Order: sequence, then structure tokens, then C-alpha cells
Amino acid sequence: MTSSLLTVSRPEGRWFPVIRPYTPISSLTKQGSVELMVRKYPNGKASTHIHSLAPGDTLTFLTALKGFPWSPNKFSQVHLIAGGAGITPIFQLIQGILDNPADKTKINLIFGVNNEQDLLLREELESYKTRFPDRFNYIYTISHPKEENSPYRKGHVTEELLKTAVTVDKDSHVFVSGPPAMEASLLGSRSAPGILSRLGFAKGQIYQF
Ligand SMILES: Cc1cc2nc3c(=O)[nH]c(=O)nc-3n(C[C@H](O)[C@H](O)[C@H](O)COP(=O)(O)OP(=O)(O)OC[C@H]3O[C@@H](n4cnc5c(N)ncnc54)[C@H](O)[C@@H]3O)c2cc1C
Repeated sequence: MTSSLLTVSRPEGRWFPVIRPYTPISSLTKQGSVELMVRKYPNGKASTHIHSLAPGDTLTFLTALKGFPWSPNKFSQVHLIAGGAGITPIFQLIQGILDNPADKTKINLIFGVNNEQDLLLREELESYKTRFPDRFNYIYTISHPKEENSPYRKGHVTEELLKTAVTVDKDSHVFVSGPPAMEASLLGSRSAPGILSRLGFAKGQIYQF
């Protein structure tokens, strides 16, 4: 579980191929096809190339990259912090846990996006919430809401939000997947601790996709 696929794109007009990982959002046990969700960045070499593909075109997969070595009930609770398209590996983990009847791990998702349209996989997440109300909880936080009466929290994923949204205990683990600025503020650097360590999480309790 939690692996991504290394793709090779050959964008038109470029000498060198571009290698980028993408995470399947289809169940990993599904045979015969794979579903990717790729966010298009206007100047993004691989993402614009993948968006230009038409039915019948090919995309080369180099290999699968191993992610976190998950085993059921490894932790009593996981806190999953996703930003934008970073939801894909987090969603794969949610699917793997909740689709496995033997796994009783509780999931607390904090999903930060720019606007309501960026709330990817919203229906799938809401369906899990309906099926697992006691084990799956999510908070959406939107930095630049477009809807006037947006029902969601406004703002970025901040220390203030995480103080109330996550409980730090030895038996929990945190998974982070988001844009560079969000990851930097959560994880910090060698010289400056990030939000997660200020909240009390040990390094070994944090996994960055
Ligand atoms: C393990 C792993 C799994 C991933 N899975 C997915 C996935 O399932 N779906 C998905 O869409 N992406 C995923 N990504 C990100 C993906 O691999 C590429 O980094 C992304 O598509 C950008 O590549 P690019 O060649 O289009 O952009 P590049 O040519 O590398 O970058 C060009 C410009 O695009 C913008 N840009 C690029 N990346 C970001 C970013 N993360 N945030 C904000 N702006 C950015 C910047 O302006 C940058 O200067 C994953 C990354 C990792 C490490």
C-alpha cells in the first residue's frame, strides 16, 4: 500500500524526458487498469504533457515506488495532512485502511486547498465518512474560498488549527503530503522545528510522502 508510479513523459520540443511520480487513486488490488489524478500546472512539464494525451496515446511507467510500509492496526490513530493534489497518496492510504475489514485504525484527515474546486475526491471522502462515522473524520480548510457562504473553515493549515484538530499520543502517526510551502511549515528544517514537532510529535511519528 501507499506506492506511486514513476512515469516518463516526453513533452514536445524537449530533448530530455521528464520523470515524475504519480499515485494511483484506484484501489491497488484492482487488476488490469490504473487511475491517476494529475493536477495541471501551467508551466509543469510532465503534468501539461499528461493532460495533452488523447485516447490511444501511451504513457510509460518506469517502476512503482514503495511508500510507507503499512500494516493493519499498526497505530490506533493516524493524522493525515494533505494540501491540494497531495491528497492522492493520502487517499490511497485511506482506501487501504477503510476497505480492509481487519484494519480498525482511526483516521483524522486535515485537507487544505485554495478554493472549493480544489476539494478533490470530495464525494469519495464523504462516502467513507458516511460508512465509517466513528473511524473517519475530516476537516477541510480553504485559503481562498470562492463561495460566499462557504461552509468550510477559512485559512491555511496552521499551528492554531492543528492544536485543536490533532491529539498527540504515542500510539498515533502523522502523514504529510502537500505543496512545498505547506510541508516546510509542518516539518521545519534542521535549524528550526516545524509545527508538528512544536506540537509534540517525535520525528519517528511523522512520514512525508
Ligand atoms: C510520491 C509523489 C507522488 C505524487 N503523486 C501525484 C499525484 O498523484 N497527482 C499529482 O497531480 N501530482 C503528484 N505528485 C507531484 C508530481 O510528481 C509532479 O511534481 C507535479 O505533477 C509537477 O510536475 P511538472 O513536471 O508538471 O512540473 P515542473 O515542470 O516540475 O514544475 C513547473 C512549475 O509547476 C509548479 N509546480 C510544480 N509542482 C508544484 C507543486 N507541488 N505545488 C505548486 N506548484 C507546483 C511550479 O510553479 C513549478 O515551477 C507526486 C509527487 C510525489 C513526490
